[in-house]
Amino acid sequence: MALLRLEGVGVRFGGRTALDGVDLEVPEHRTVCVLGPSGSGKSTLLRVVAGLQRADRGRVLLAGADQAGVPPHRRGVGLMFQDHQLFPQRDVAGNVAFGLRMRGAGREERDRRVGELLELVGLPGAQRRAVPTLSGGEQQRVALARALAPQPKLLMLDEPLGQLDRGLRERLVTELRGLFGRLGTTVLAVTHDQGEAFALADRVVVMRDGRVAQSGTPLEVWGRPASQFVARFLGFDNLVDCTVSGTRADTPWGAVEVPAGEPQGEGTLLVRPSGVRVGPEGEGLAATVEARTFRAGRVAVRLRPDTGPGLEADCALGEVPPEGARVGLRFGAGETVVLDRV
Ligand SMILES: Nc1ncnc2c1ncn2[C@@H]1O[C@H](COP(=O)(O)OP(=O)(O)OP(=O)(O)O)[C@@H](O)[C@H]1O
Repeated sequence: MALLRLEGVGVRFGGRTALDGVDLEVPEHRTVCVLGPSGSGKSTLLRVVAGLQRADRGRVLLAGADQAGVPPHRRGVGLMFQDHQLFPQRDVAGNVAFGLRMRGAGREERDRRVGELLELVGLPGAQRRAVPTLSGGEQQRVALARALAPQPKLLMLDEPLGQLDRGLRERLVTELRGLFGRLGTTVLAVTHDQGEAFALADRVVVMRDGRVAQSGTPLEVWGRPASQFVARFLGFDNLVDCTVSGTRADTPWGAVEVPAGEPQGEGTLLVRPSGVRVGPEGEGLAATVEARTFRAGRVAVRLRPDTGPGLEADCALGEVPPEGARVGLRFGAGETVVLDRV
């Protein structure tokens, strides 16, 4: 069953539309990540669900119950903001126990829960530590323990790992996914970081200008972005206008083979970097190597073809041509997708 359901939710600020008829579902025990560029309406969405922002139209249902008129503290949702907003004058235990205290839990119950939660987030015994002595990652864990303490039906995370460096974020994302799985937590998270969303989520929702541009499992969205906008937002750059007939796409790069069953007629062709084969000059599309970016065992090679827009190839370390080299490009049909031209 959907624990959270949004039906046609719209929010306007003066003349500006922040949310424009958003439909969304978060099934129980699942993690849904909302992804989108700055200003696409992600934070407004969370605020509407939390009851901090009124919807001008549409409905928000939690466990089937319409939340119109239900104040934030009666919705049973927990919210963790990107700047984690810990109380600096309270110690770790005081922070984690905050929601329990508000609920009127007794001292013994609070102490027990705080101990359990700190254990859970990997900070056992940290009860008496002062907030200013914690690292960014530790503060994030305390904020998470605090949000989990009152056992919210729905946990909402706004850019949960936004402030942390990449290495720590990647570790924490994996930990969070494991933790939510073990606890059976239902999570709605927003982020502008694709990697984070795809690592954390069972389903992702890509937003554009207050609307849902695409939703699906990470594999579905990554495998077949719904539009050029979604593809670019996910970091795909090898995109070009095309006209498809059968398994042939005519493009400014020349004719490219596409899998059978792709949409026909005018569209946008996406070629994954792993599908761009770099060979000797004279074989395929002539191009010059512009730049190379080394990424742990693989190399992203930026290419400037003689015709059509620039593109990127993913090469193994041993196969990387030097900068300035003249090469020939071929495209692997299995790595091409035809998208809508929007
Ligand atoms: N209180 C407000 N008053 C007026 N306009 C607002 C208000 N809050 C948000 N907006 C506008 O609504 C739109 C959506 O904003 P929102 O903060 O939800 O986007 P976002 O996707 O969370 O962006 P970011 O990633 O930068 O946090 C933006 O155009 C923003 O300027």
